[in-house]
Parts: sequence; structure tokens; C-alpha cells
Amino acid sequence: MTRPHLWIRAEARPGEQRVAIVPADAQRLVADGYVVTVEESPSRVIDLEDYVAAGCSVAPYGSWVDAPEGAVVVGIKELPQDPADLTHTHVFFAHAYKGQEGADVTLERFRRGGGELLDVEYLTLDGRRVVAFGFWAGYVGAALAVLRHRGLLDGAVAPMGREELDGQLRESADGHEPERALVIGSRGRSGRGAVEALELAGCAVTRWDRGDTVELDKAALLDHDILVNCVVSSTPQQPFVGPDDVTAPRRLRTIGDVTCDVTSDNNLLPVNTAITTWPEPVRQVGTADAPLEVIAIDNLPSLLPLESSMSFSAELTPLLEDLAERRGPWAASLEWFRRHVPLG
Ligand SMILES: NC(=O)c1ccc[n+]([C@@H]2O[C@H](COP(=O)([O-])OP(=O)(O)OC[C@H]3O[C@@H](n4cnc5c(N)ncnc54)[C@H](O)[C@@H]3O)[C@@H](O)[C@H]2O)c1
Repeated sequence: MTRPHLWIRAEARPGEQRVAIVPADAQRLVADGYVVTVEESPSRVIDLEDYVAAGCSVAPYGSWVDAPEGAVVVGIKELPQDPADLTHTHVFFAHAYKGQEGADVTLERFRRGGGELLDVEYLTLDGRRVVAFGFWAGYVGAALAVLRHRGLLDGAVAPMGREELDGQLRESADGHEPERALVIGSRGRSGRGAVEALELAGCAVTRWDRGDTVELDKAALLDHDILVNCVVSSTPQQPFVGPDDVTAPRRLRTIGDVTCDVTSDNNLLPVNTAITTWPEPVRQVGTADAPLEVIAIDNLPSLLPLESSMSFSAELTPLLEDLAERRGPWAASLEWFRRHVPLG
């Protein structure tokens, strides 16, 4: 079996602490005969020494631009703006096929350099994505919502470890009647994470998935204190919470919008139309008399960088044996790339 040289790139986005392959998985790859290089990084949540102990070689920050021909450069978020031409094969989330801002520029860089994009979002088997950050997105989104509901999230949020977050959730339960919390999309990856966090926090959790929203019981929905939206919506349907619901009789006070489709036609929470951020995680969309707060952060998994990296790496690593031949999910992702950048 051919084994490509794997080059773990340092993330270029300021503050990004995640990494695509963790040392334990790198060690297995090295034992399997892969050459694995890891770049130095000022922000990565995992020490460089752990990669050295796993048998990886070390390269300076950003040196993937000079990686040997044939090396596959693996990362998570966007590439830096230089160089203009991309000559390698890159594995990362490029967000380049749905007309997103900057997508044309990204694809043009690959076209000019003759490189290849194997976008992680398009690694699929039988149409289902095989590598995603969903569980921890749901976990963090629900955790922030319940902490806010309990008056314990005031101001900025920053990356932390799971123990710290779980400690906050457990402690916050003291002296609280269990809140009624609803997770919609509860059978999905992020939905399962949301349910786990809310249960740890001592909430009484209602789970809804596809069949439960066909005929939306709005009164039942609004009779929850906390709502966590984890639905993947691709077709328009009756919104879960719209502007009209602000003045309706309701228990609902806090929404965690994990889906974050805030500017899309399929936004199921049109009561809110903008994301929120780490410095300002909470937006008031209600009124002084009828408060309603939304948390809609679009990079939730970054708040638990170690756990997110570990689960991402655990999903990605077993797929690498098919990478050299571009089989399975790699073929699916490559097909998307070739639709946008045909072979010249
Ligand atoms: N905010 C973030 O940082 C972040 C991170 C990761 C993922 N996401 C987003 O979260 C969303 C969920 O991702 P996932 O990986 O959990 O997806 P998933 O496909 O694993 O789960 C989606 C769930 O929604 C259910 N669903 C679909 N339509 C529904 C409806 N009308 N009513 C009720 N349930 C419905 C599905 O049956 C499924 O169980 C996606 O839009 C994803 O892009 C956000």
C-alpha cells in the first residue's frame, strides 16, 4: 500500500487551538509506515513534544509551502492568503463550493498551482459525512445556553478543557429546579452532544427529531425554558421561533442555536439573524418585558479544543488508508473538487 507523507499544518487562524491529527493517532500512523511531519504552532492545545515522542518529525510554522512534492497537507480551518498558487494536496474545511465569500479565490489558487483540495466536509460514504465536529458543537452550545440561563455566563468565553466545563455545569445545577430544555435534531451528532450536556447540568430534557416537527406544536415548544437547535435544514419549513413569538406567552428564555443558519432562507430561528461571538456570546432578541436571549456562535467546537481534536482525529485517521488511491470518501470529495476545478 502506498502511504503518502502526511504534513500536519499549524492552524493559521489566530486563537485556533485545534489540530487535525493528535499524537496517539500519529503514533499509529508512524507504526504503520507513514512519514508524519508536524509544524510548530504557537497556539495548538497539544505540546510538540508529544508529537516528537510519537515519532513525527518537526517543521517550522507555515513551512508546508515547501513540503516535498506528494506530501498531503492536513489541517482544519482556512489556509493563509500566501502563497497565491497551491501546488500540494490539501485536506481541510475550505467552504468553497457553496459560493461562500472568498470561495473563488481559494479555488483559483488550486487551479493555478495544480494542487488538489480534498475538503473534509465532502468526505462522505453513502451520502453521509464521515468526519465532523458535531458532537462537541452541540455539547458546548447547550452548555453555554444553560449556563447563561442560570445567570453564570456574563461576558466573553474562551477555550477550556472538558473537566472545567463539566465542573461548571455540575456546580450550576445546585439550588436550581430542573429547567425544561428542548433539543431539536436530538438524534444527530450535535443533538446527542446537546442532550448529554443538558443532562449533566440536571435539566429535564425533551428530545425532538424529524418526525416531531412535521406538525409543529408551537405551544409545547414555547413551554420550555431552554431550546437548543441542532437541525440540518435544507428545505424551507415552519420556523421554530420567529419574531411573532417574542410577545407570545412562553416559558422560553434562552436559545442555543448550534445550527447557526442565521442568514439562510432556511433559518429555523428567524427571531435571530446574526451570529454571536466569543467576546459577545449572547444577543437579546426579546424586549425588556419579555426577554429572549440567543447564543449563535459558529465555531463552537474550538471552545473545547482538545476533545474536538481527539474526536476529529479519531474519525479522520482510519480513512487515511484509502487516501493514496483516492478511494471511498476521498473519491467523493475529489469529485466535488473536479466539478469546480476540472483537470486541465
Ligand atoms: N455552531 C457550530 O460551531 C457548528 C459546528 C458543527 C456543526 N454545526 C451545524 O450544526 C448542524 C447539525 O450538525 P450535525 O452534525 O449534528 O448534523 P446531523 O446530520 O448529525 O444531525 C441533524 C439532525 O437534525 C434532524 N432534523 C433534520 N431536519 C429536522 C427537522 N425539520 N426537525 C427536527 N429534526 C430535524 C435530523 O434527523 C438529524 O437527526 C449543521 O447545520 C451543522 O452545520 C454547527
